[in-house]
Amino acid sequence: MIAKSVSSLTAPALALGYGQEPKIGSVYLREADEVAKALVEASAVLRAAQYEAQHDKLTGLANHTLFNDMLSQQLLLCERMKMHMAVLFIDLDGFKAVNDRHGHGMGDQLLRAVATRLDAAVRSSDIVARLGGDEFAILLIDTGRADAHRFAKQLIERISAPYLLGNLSICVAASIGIALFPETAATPEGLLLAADEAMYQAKREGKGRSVVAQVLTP
Ligand SMILES: Nc1nc2c(ncn2[C@@H]2O[C@H](COP(=O)(O)OP(=O)(O)OP(=O)(O)O)[C@@H](O)[C@H]2O)c(=O)[nH]1
Repeated sequence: MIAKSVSSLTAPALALGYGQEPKIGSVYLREADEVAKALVEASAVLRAAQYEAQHDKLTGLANHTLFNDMLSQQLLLCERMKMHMAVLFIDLDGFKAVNDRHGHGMGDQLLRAVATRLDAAVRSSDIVARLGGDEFAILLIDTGRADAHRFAKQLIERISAPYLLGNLSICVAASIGIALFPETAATPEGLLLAADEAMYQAKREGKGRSVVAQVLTP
């Protein structure tokens, strides 16, 4: 009975080690039951830590780390399936003025509201991330140049519509850089860098617009 109870914890303990959820049935012994409960708790702690490491605390969106992982995965898939993909680098225009005029708390609320609009604008297969500060990124799967450009244009309009926060109506705009797979670059780093540079070009050209990146790789 004791041996059976203890050995029934082996599989759940291994599952925990592999990052899976431990499934624990009846263990028949009070001491073994305590260990089982500890394993379940450890699993929850591990999952929470994993979620925190991959998500932006303020908006709940994917963070830089998760976005890079997803970008690498999707790139391999698109390569195999001969599909196109677009990376959008989005930076808000005039966000600092919102912080300066209405305070950091209101700036945070605005970032959350922008995140909600971005999330609502994409398909469930696409990925939205906050890279940091007022920078966001979107990965559009199975999307070519014309569709990415149209999407970015609509997104700028959506972002620029006034936000009703408390009793204030706040406006902010956005500049977007677009990099395309496979035309612009064929690596995750190359795509993100090209989209970032295109975003800066959009800023230089007057903000509130999108620019498609030049081809970086021969
Ligand atoms: N409220 C809030 N502000 C943040 C956060 N992270 C960064 N910031 C602020 O966001 C601002 C971003 O700076 P910029 O991108 O230069 O501001 P901007 O006015 O949008 O400038 P342009 O991009 O040139 O239009 C800085 O003032 C940061 O202090 C955050 O989590 N919350």
